[in-house]
Amino acid sequence: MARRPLPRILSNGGAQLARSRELARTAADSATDVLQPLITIARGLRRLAAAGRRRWTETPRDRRGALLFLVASVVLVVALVPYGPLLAVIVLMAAAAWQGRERTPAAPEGTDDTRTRRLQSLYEALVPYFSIAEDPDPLYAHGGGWEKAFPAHEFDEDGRVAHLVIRYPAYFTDGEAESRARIEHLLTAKSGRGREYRFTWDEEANHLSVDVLAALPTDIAAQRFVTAPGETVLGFTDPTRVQRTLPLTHGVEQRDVPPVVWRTGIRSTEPHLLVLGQPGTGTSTLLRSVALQALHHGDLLIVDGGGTGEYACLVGRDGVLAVECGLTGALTSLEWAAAETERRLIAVNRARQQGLAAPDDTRRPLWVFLDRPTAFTHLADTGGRRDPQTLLQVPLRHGRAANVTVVVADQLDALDSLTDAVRQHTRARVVLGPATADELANALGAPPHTTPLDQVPPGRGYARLGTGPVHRLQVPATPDPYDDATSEAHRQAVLDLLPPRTTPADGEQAPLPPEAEAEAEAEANAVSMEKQGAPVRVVASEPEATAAEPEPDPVTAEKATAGAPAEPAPAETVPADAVAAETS
Ligand SMILES: Nc1ncnc2c1ncn2[C@@H]1O[C@H](COP(=O)(O)OP(=O)(O)OP(=O)(O)O)[C@@H](O)[C@H]1O
Repeated sequence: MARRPLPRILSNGGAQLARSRELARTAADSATDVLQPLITIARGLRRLAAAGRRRWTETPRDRRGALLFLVASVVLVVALVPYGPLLAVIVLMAAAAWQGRERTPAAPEGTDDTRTRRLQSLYEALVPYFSIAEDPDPLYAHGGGWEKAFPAHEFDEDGRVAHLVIRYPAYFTDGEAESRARIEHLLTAKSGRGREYRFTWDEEANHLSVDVLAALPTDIAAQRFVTAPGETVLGFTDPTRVQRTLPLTHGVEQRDVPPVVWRTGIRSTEPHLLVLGQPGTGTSTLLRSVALQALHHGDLLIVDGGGTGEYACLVGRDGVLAVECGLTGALTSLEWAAAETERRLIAVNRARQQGLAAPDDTRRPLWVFLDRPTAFTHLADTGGRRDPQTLLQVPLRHGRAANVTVVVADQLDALDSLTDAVRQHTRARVVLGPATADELANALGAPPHTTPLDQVPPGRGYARLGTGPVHRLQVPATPDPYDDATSEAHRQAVLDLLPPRTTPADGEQAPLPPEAEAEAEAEANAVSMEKQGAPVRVVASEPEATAAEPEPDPVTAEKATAGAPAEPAPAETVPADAVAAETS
């Protein structure tokens, strides 16, 4: 059977079709190019009209008459001036062209749908909280539109809410902490967990702004901060709440970062600091960071109840009076600190009564660092000895006038085991690591304005100075340089900040070569403490239990005044009488 030829359109029609399609596309492109200004102006007019409508709905009813009158007056003036209508049309077209310009590349349609669905779901979730049955014109109603309730919104690249402004009815109890907390909790859950949100309640305008906060930088290493004497950098925070920035070096790069600066000394309103946190969240690191800054202008006394040797790098350094890990050493040095505070106070008062300036030997700041004091509390209790915390009463109460600053760090759940004096006088507070909103409010005295996270890097937390705002905080990386896990750059940064070693007070030890020095430091358990011409030496020689290890550990306190032979201290009593006598 003869084959019939295919219709022409099917045999060579493919090429023709493709050509026609190409022609049509080119024509459409050209038309779009020619009509582009018109399209832009039309889009701008639409946007202007939408903005006008929004403005009208946002204007309270009682002010709408005035607004209408204003608009009518403008129209009348424009109509009456020569060329007014023509000029008005030109201005309107120019404004529409400006408004209608392409601002961002059009997002794929699917993404828009997802965003709309997210906003609608947020809106629906808020309905039970922001509506009451008696409201005749509810802003929030099931099946209602979110457009009126959310006047502004932005999304991040992942399509999650990055910024949202929420309008709420005036009858919502935004003055009550529980009502706010409920809304904040809901929005955190619905907008995506694992991010930190800041909630700003504008009670006057009945607006709530939700902002996702960027993570704080975790790569800032310990360094010499540009601060005045009496200022200590606790860490770094968001730029929104702090006016000042600090220039920092980060490798070869320089950058300005907003710090949380704590002021100590006579004019300070928060003269003592309490740091709390779960184990491993960086409380000792913060104390080390503060100690390295304090060493520039003052003398340090460190009592470490953790007993993990985290302050070994400071042993024997210029300005470090003692680093104690044992109970006896802690009691001895804290007795001395109390007596020294009294001595300074008496000297300052005497000078004032005589109309003189404070004596020089009361001016150099003295810092007392106490890491995990509650570990000693338990130990002292079982051994029938005094709790070292009780010796902080005088430095805490009178430290400000005597230039004595106390820094205490402990675990978050040990807050109730701290003495009243510690809790009352440490008005500068830091909480590091994960903590619930209640724990934060309890420790800081006020809840943060951001949502706490479950997972945070070490050194991340919140700080509050007195009755000031709660700041997010990231402590600069100040690791123990003897820790093997420390990166070389961070180790070197800390080593560079350490002051030189002091020659031992009694001259018994020959200076070590640099390579042997690091080894000796790690093993050092003897510290010399020389003050006011009466050297006090704390030497390891007699068995004693440390807080961290209840096992007996060889440590005893022995004191030697200049020119007098050293007397071994009785184990049960604290031999501070020599120093105390000096104060009288
Ligand atoms: N600000 C920080 N930046 C970087 N790393 C940090 C920071 N703070 C702490 N770290 C790291 O976290 C770990 C624990 O720190 P640190 O010993 O200071 O915690 P801690 O709260 O004192 O814990 P513990 O009470 O168990 O000793 C260390 O490896 C330390 O280097």
